[in-house]
Amino acid sequence: MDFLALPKIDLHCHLDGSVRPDTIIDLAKQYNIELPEDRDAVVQSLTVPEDCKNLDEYLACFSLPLQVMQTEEAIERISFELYEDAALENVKYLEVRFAPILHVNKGLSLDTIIASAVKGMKRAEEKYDIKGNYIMSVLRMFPKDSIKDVIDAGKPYLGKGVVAFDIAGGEKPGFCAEFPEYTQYAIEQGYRVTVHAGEQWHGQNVYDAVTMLDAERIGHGVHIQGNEDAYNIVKEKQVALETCPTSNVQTKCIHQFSDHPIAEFKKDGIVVTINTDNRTVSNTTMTNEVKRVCETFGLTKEDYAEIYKYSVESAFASDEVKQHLMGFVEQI
Ligand SMILES: O=c1[nH]cnc2c1ncn2[C@H]1C[C@H](O)[C@@H](CO)O1
Ligand SMILES: [Zn+2]
Repeated sequence: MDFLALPKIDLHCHLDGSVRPDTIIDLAKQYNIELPEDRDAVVQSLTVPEDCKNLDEYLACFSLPLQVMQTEEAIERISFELYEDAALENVKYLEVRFAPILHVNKGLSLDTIIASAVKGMKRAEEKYDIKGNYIMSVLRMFPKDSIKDVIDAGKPYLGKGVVAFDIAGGEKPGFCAEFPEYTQYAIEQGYRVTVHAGEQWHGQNVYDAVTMLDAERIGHGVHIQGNEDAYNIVKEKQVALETCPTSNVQTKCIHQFSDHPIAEFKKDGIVVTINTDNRTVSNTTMTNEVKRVCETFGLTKEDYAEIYKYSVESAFASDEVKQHLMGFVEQI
C-alpha cells in the first residue's frame, strides 16, 4: 500500500500539540518569548521523550506552544498550517480540538479565539482538498466555572466550523461524575460529544462517559480491554473509539506498539478509527499511524477501507461532507 497516497481521516488531533516547530520559533521571536537555545532543543521540548512515564509528563510538552498561541494571528496561522500539513498527506477530513480557555492569557476573548481557529481552517479548505471541523475541549483539572462560557462561545459557530464538545487532560478514575451537567448543556446547545476516557487504564471511565455523559465517541478507549461492562457497551452501542496508537505507547497507555488492541477490537466488531492525537508532541502523521497499524497487524487494503468507512460514519460532519468522503473509498 502507498500509505501517503491513501485517503485518510483524522478525528482526534489537538491543535496545540500539532504546531510546526519552525512556526513556534518564528512566533516566539516575534513575541519576545524565551526559547530553548537552538532548534534541536526547541524540537526536544515540544516532543515527548522516549522514556516518557505517563500522560502527565506527555502533557508538559504543551507549555511552549501555548505560550505563543495567544494572538489572533498565531491561532489563525497555526490552524491553517495544521490543515495544510494534513492535506499534503492526503488527509481528506480533519477534526481538530483545542481548549479555548488556554488561549486567554493575553486578553483574547473566547469568541476571537474560536473565530481565529475556524478562519485558519476555512483558508486551508479553500486552498486544499481537505474538509474540517473544530471540537471545543475543556480540561478535567481546570475550574469548572468557565465550561459553560466555552460552550456558549462556540455556539454561534455550530455547523459553521464547530461541531463538538470534548473533555481532555489528565485522567482520574470516576471523573465523569463531575461532568453530566456540562455535557448535557452542550448537547442542548447542539453539540456532539466525545470524551477522552480509558487512556490511563480506567476502563470504567469509558462506561461512565457513555452512560453518564452521553459520549458518542471516545478518545482512546484502549482500556475497555479488561472491563467487561465498558467493552460490552462500546460494542453494543457501536461507540467509535478514536485510537491514537503512537500516543498510546508514549503515555504508557500500552507497553509497546504491538500490544495495541486496535486490530483485535476491529476483528470483534468494535468501531475503531486511526488518529494522530498530536502531530508534533507525538512526532507523527496520519501516514505514519496508518502505516504502523497496517504493517504491525498485517491489515489488508480491505481492512483499511473498513476503518476508513468507520471514520466517515463516526465523523461529526454533515451528510454532504460524509458523502464526499465516501467517494474516496474507491482510491483505497
Ligand atoms: O492524549 C491526550 N489525553 C488527554 N489530554 C490531552 C491529550 N493530548 C492533549 N491533551 C490536552 C493538552 C492540550 O493542551 C489540551 C487541548 O488540546 O488537551
Ligand atoms: Zn487527545
